[in-house]
Amino acid sequence: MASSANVMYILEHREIVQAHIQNHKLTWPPSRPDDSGNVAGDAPVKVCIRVRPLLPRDEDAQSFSLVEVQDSQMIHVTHPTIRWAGGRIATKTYDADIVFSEIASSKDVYDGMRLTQEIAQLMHQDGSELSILAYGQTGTGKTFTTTSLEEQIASEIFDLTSPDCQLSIRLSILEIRGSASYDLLSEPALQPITIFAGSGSAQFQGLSVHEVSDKEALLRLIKMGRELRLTRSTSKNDTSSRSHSIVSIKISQTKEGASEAVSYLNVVDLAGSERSSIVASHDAERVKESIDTNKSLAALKDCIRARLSDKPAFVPWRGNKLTMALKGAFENRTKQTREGHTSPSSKLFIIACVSPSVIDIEDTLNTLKYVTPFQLSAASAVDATVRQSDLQTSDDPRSWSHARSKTYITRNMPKLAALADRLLPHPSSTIASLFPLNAQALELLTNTPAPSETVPPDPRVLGAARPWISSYHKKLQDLAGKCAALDAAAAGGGKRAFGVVATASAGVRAGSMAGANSKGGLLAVLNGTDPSAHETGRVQRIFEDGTPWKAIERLESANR
Ligand SMILES: Nc1ncnc2c1ncn2[C@@H]1O[C@H](COP(=O)(O)OP(=O)(O)OP(=O)(O)O)[C@@H](O)[C@H]1O
Repeated sequence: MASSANVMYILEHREIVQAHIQNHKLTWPPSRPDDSGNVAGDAPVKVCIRVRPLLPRDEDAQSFSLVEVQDSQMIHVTHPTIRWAGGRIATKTYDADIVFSEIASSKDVYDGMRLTQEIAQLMHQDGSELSILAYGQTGTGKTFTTTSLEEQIASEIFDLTSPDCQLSIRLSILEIRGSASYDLLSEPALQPITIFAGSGSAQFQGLSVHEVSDKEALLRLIKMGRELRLTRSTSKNDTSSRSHSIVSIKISQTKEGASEAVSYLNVVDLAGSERSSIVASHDAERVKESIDTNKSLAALKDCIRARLSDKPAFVPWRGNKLTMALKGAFENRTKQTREGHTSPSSKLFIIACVSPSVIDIEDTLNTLKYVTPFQLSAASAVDATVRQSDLQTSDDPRSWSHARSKTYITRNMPKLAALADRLLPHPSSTIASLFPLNAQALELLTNTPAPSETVPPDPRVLGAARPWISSYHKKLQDLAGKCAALDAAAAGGGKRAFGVVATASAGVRAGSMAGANSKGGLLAVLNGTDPSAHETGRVQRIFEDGTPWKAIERLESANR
């Protein structure tokens, strides 16, 4: 459980925060049509987010929810930030292939991921592998989720084979705890396993494999492995699972007169990720385990990234036991389907389990930061499709998507159109990050009262932020110097153009520009290589005497 000055601050300002959340809802972009069918597409990695409900322990701590699920692919997370003006509340929006809210049942999750179809397809493709990984902070529902998925898989896998096929199911369950690995189905229990990298594949010395002939036997063994893992955690006085558990099912299907199709299905309950500040409070054994766990999660991230590469990429699976055990999940080969089109030989679902509670907010943001870069499909989908509603300009620009911001710049800011790609290089960059839009700007634009977002500075928060603020000061000074030099160069050449001052080359994060704006009227985007694309002094003057958004409008009309 995270407990920091930021969290205390949010808890103490509950009414303001909840009012912010309600106001933020008014600025949500239009929901997309229910696109959950896309989750069955052929992207090799799919990102799902599951929000667990608030638990009695959250209520006991007077905590409340900071997470709003807008639709099946969008989630908004409100969190505290530090700004020049003191403590501030902000909301981040994340896209995912599929988002499950706190009221989604286990069946909703199974159906939403279209696992029946995925498994049926898997069984027919020789050499293919499907892996489902639950990732997240401790206590967010990873075991809750994987348990129900395993049970649903066990209940239907025997029914998914064609009547003219002979089916063989073999099961093994491996536990990786720190640097050690154990067999959760061995007799006697918990035999240590040696995992090592052979030539081109991982070897599991000592891991028992169990052939099962019906769903009851499969369910019984899965339950046995889970209970053993749980008992071990409880006997060590843990409230959380400190290990990765990997349930592996090898499926062989033989059709009379045809060759055998062998495929693999893994359900992985990853150990809870822990922040280093929390790890430090454990005993030595636990610290070592947590370090190993965090290393394995970092190695997993590297392998998934490599899997996402368009070109054949080196996958560093040998680096860690977890990635060795999941080697097949990172294979980048394609298979010909029976219908004649190609499909990836391995698919991976990562389910980010998150808590909506204020006290877990830092971990929730960390979890989303870990998984969302894997979600290439949605980012490109948002980029590629500019919806009709994106062309309207009447609602809150702070909520505009990357695509909409880019369209707006291209269509309405002729002098900046050619720079649109450079100004907004990343799916997370939007017009709001370029031009910080504060509450008054919103009020002017939408004619609605400004939500009160800024709360008084809290000395505890500001104290913690002091080193960050000084380094930010320094960066702004460098930036201002650079802008002045560019301005002088452009004036000397007699060439003055519409321009704004930027952050990318100075390394200041675009999101921090709200501070730049309130500090000196120094705003915007530096096109570091093109001295004609700026007019710093003029921009500065305009910004000093108006809100950012009004200033942008004036700049636009001045430059038409
Ligand atoms: N979607 C949900 N609906 C209802 N209760 C849930 C849900 N998700 C989690 N819980 C409850 O939250 C608690 C923690 O869940 P769980 O043990 O699955 O977390 P975990 O992420 O596996 O934690 P750890 O990493 O510590 O093992 C449990 O009491 C569980 O019943």
